[in-house]
Amino acid sequence: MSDRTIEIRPDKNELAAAVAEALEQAVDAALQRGRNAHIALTGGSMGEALMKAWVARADDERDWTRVHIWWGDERFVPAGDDDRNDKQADDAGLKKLGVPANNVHRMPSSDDGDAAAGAEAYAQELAVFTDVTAVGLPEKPQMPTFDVLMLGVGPDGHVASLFPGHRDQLVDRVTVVAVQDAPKPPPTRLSLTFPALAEAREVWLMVAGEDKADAVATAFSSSDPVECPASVVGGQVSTTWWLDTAAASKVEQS
Ligand SMILES: O=C1O[C@H](COP(=O)(O)O)[C@@H](O)[C@H](O)[C@H]1O
Repeated sequence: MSDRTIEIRPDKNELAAAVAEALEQAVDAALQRGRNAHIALTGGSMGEALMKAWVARADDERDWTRVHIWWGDERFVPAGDDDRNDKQADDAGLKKLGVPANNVHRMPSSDDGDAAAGAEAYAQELAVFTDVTAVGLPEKPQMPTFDVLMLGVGPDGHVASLFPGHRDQLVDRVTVVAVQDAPKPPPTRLSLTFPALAEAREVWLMVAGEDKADAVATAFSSSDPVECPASVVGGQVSTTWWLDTAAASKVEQS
């Protein structure tokens, strides 16, 4: 895992605007490397704020057909339910970006079967886009390497739908799990696993609000996925904690 970088902005809106600008640059850099860009979105408050800020910047300057959108987790409820992370992204303007619908890889819904089947189906979709550089390396998850994986962090330190205390989520060789009994509603969710979250060049954790300050401080002092899932995620090239001033208030700056 790469070293941690911290970026602080005064408030949530300025934070989202800064992340959106960086995201635009990261997408363009991936396309300039001659590859498709694979971007993983978060849900929750920062997911919505980021999408609004990204859409506000969007232009036709890039080939959106080479951009793929994924999610780190999803609430396992019917398609179109207001609780779904993809619905929140849609409402924030996702479709205005110009990414073709076939490149928007939504996690299955509860209309499609049970959660275990949904997790398997998303794992298969990820596998179709396996990074060719990983072929033949059985220890590497069968999935694309995300150019940017964005994660929100809950007040309890959860990322995606990997919650503290859920030892059953500590799995190898699986990229997607069905999560039952999530402490935050809805209780049933789909989530990328820790090995899948590690398949990212850049991981960006985005946190705003005073109610998250303890979680951020714990993430910086812990390295225990059961105590604080946010403490163990990071990118292969870079790990950036995007914080507003309130969320950063309990971080000891060196
Ligand atoms: O339920 C979820 O919560 C986390 C954090 O959301 P926030 O509203 O506290 O910022 C989010 O990252 C995750 O995608 C979502 O499903």
